[in-house]
Amino acid sequence: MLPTVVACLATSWRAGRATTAAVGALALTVGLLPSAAVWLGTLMIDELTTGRNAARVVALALAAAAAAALTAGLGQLGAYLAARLHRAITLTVQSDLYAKVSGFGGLRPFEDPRFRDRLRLAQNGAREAPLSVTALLSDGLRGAATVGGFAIAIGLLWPPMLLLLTVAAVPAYLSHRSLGRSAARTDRATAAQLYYRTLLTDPGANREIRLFGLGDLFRGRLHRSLEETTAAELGVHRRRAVVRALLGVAGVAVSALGTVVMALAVVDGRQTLGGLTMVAAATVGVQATLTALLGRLGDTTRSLAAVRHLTDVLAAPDDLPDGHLDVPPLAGTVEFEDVWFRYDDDGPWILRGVTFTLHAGWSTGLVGLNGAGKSTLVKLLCRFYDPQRGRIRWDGTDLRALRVDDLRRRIAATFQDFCRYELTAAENIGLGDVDRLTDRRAIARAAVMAGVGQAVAALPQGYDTTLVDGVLLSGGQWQRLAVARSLMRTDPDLVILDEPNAGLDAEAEHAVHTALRQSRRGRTTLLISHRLGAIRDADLIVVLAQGRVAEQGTHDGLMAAGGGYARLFRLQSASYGVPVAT
Ligand SMILES: Nc1ncnc2c1ncn2[C@@H]1O[C@H](COP(=O)(O)OP(=O)(O)OP(=O)(O)O)[C@@H](O)[C@H]1O
Repeated sequence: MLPTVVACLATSWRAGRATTAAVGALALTVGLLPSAAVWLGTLMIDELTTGRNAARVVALALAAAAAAALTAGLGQLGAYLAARLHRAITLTVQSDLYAKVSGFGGLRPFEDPRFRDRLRLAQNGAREAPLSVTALLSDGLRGAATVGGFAIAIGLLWPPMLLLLTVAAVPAYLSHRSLGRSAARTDRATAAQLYYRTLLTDPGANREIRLFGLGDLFRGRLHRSLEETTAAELGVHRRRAVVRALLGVAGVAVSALGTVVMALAVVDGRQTLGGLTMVAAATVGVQATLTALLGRLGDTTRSLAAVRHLTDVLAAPDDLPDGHLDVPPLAGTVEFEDVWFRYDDDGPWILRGVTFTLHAGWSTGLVGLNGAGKSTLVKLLCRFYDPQRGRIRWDGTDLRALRVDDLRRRIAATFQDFCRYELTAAENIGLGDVDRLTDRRAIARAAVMAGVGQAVAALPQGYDTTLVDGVLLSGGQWQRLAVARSLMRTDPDLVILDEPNAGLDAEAEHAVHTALRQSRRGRTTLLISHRLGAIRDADLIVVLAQGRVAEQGTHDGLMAAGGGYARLFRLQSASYGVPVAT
């Protein structure tokens, strides 16, 4: 827990040095004022019972009142500054978290279920962090100063009382700490709840939720998970109530013992009445403050545990070490050399020694059955992952040695599972080249090339219409929007199209193909498609089967060879009723 506390305080310091220092200083001052007020009250009682100097009594009463007034005033100032700090920390941790998340070079963290859970919990932690910091800095310091002030007063008058209070506080601390830890053990369930909440409100998911009638199932899982955590939380509350009741009784016994001993000392003349009042008030003050602090310890332990997920994510090493070389324009080849890849160290090999070459200026078609590893190969080409064995060379240089951002700037890609951004139609296209995000002419040109210009213009607010998945645009129109996005890059070295035709009708396919042919003229293209007719014109066709290159050549060469490609092509042509011409 200590490293998390240190991390919280360091974050607070980064979020606002002056505010952090002011909140801490005010907490200490406000924390010491109650003991000062009680001390002044003690002096006043002693003055009333011994000296009876009216001027001194009035001065002490006024000083005690001033201490109380200062407590109220500074307390409010402290609360305001703590609220300011809270907001500053919120901004800092949110920007830290999302800077880290977008700083991951590859996709591995986002596709690993354990890391995804951790990320959800870290998002929770980012919300809890400001509370943890203010609890530590403001309430924790103030409470510690109050206890310290009263402890000094008690120590001066009757030291054994300190021992009694400490003995009573240790079991209280230990039991509250263990209660806080058991409350923090519901992390896994919390991550599941966050997932089901998102799922139940996601437009894409809701189509299937309705169609397959999954609402009750998911709501049931969410409800059961909530019931589980609620039961665990109630258990903690129950045990906390019992512990608090027992501690309350122990506290009363300690304070009664102190009062009796001090009263006897007053009777013997070894103590003043003021001293008795001081010890009684200080004992109550220490106990009340400790009870309040310990009561919050459970919540603080819990929110610190949430913050720990945040600090873990922030400390996670980069999944993909960046290269240091600039990426030159592609002049020769991109070579796959005996590339082996699997997503998990224990999982099956997806690519098993893939070797082939993409030639600059050529269009290469990549075909293969479902699960053959085509999209995986594209992910390696964009360097979302690194192969475990073998290498991919860009004009002879291993991709690992190249600056990853530079490499990706040279690639324009439309992915099979492209993103439907809940942004305007213009932004959905313009995101393909952020430098021209607001360049309406370029956006309109890309939209027209992808054959979606008319559909976008017909939207209620045209290019300014905010799109939602499943609303306003059809699946094929979304797909053309994704193609338009990749066409925003005016001069990419490598164009990758991972099944851009899947959702397109025949007319649209023709329009998109024409546009793509224009845009990819003279450029290096990697086209993945299950419609073999779409890639028959490619300069080279590579057939992937079970993670290996099974065949490669031109359409005519592969048809003449009579292998798997020829068989598949004949099968497709027969089902479309198209005569096979080789
Ligand atoms: N993130 C991932 N984690 C683990 N396994 C994955 C991941 N992505 C893909 N796979 C597995 O890798 C294999 C190849 O998938 P890939 O998407 O590359 O195939 P594909 O040839 O593009 O298939 P399709 O034609 O269906 O698009 C599949 O068995 C798939 O289950």
